[in-house]
Amino acid sequence: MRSSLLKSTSELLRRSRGYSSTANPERKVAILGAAGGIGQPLALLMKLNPLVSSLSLYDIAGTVGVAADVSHINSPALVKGFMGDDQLGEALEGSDVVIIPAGVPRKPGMTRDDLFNINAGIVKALSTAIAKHCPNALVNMISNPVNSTVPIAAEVFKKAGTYDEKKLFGVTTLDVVRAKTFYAGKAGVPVTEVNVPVVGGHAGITILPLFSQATPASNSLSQEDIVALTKRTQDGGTEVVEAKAGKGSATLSMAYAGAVFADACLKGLNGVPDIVECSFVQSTVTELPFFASKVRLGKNGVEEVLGLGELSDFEKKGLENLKGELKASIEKGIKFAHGN
Ligand SMILES: NC(=O)C1=CN([C@@H]2O[C@H](COP(=O)(O)OP(=O)(O)OC[C@H]3O[C@@H](n4cnc5c(N)ncnc54)[C@H](O)[C@@H]3O)[C@@H](O)[C@H]2O)C=CC1
Ligand SMILES: O=C([O-])CC(=O)C(=O)O
Repeated sequence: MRSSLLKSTSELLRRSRGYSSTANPERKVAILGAAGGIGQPLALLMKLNPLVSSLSLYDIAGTVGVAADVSHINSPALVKGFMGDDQLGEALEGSDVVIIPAGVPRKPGMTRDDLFNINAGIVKALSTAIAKHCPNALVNMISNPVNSTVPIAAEVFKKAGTYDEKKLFGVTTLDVVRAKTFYAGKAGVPVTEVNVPVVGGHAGITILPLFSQATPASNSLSQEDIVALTKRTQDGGTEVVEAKAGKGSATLSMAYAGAVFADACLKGLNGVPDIVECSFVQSTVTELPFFASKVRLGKNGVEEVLGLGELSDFEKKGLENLKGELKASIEKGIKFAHGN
């Protein structure tokens, strides 16, 4: 009696959080770049996600070992490893969500745009395969520079006739994760209760945290504090790159952020209401064709791109300042997709 009560209570709790062992459809998630610094912990976190029934781990090398390792965890997702061009189609076939952390990371002194020459080609090739093998999947783009790689994927999908703007996402969740952590630390509020929208793009000044909308609101922060929090959020990636001193960029916090965003996509697909995350998507929020803002997720991907809400004067200035760089990065991606 007691154990069945406990069981139904825990099922209720799972359902209220959007998980259910009975009601959820089968979902396949593919990770491209799964043997990398982000890919491996992300594979672990997705293996732990009860909404995933099939987990496909693809990379140009190393996935046999990663898949064998992760597959021993006693959670429902069936894990398979795939390696090399020949196996990419099978890795993607039937995917509901494709997460892409494939490509090179930064070293100290580099900008994300310095990764363009290598990563643009990787993203273009992987997007071409997605258009062919799983054109209906939601695509979560992690590979940098996100401000350019998302437009590249969009152009590839348009050319293939498969583009659906509701299904392509630049993953900017790590900016939100950082903004929440830094804000909670400075404002002295419980980090688990904090919410901060981060809009714009995913590089330097294009990352614009809206601390004026942070909850719980704090009266203790000065304008200098807000300026410093904004700068720390914008430079969060560089902080990690410098601390790792040549050994790459954020991997563990990024895997966490990627898992949070993919989980939100899966919940949306499964019809869980009110799933809202920030993401870099096709947008009419500003005059730029792609822009990160809050997005409501649903059964077809983006259900609604939400507006910016009220901005402080400091944020208004930040918004105007970021547009030039973001526009150039978007155009660079579009040009690359057409030129090669
Ligand atoms: N959106 C964001 O917030 C963040 C993005 N990143 C970006 O994520 C990317 C990956 O970073 P890490 O995992 O640290 O790098 P990593 O070098 O540790 O791993 C990248 C993996 O991609 C694989 N790969 C290369 N070409 C591939 C291809 N054609 N198909 C499939 N896999 C391929 C490599 O074999 C490697 O295993 C970088 O571009 C980095 O800048 C990193 C942190 C945060
Ligand atoms: O900074 C980098 O190169 C990786 C990244 O995008 C981040 O950590 O936000």
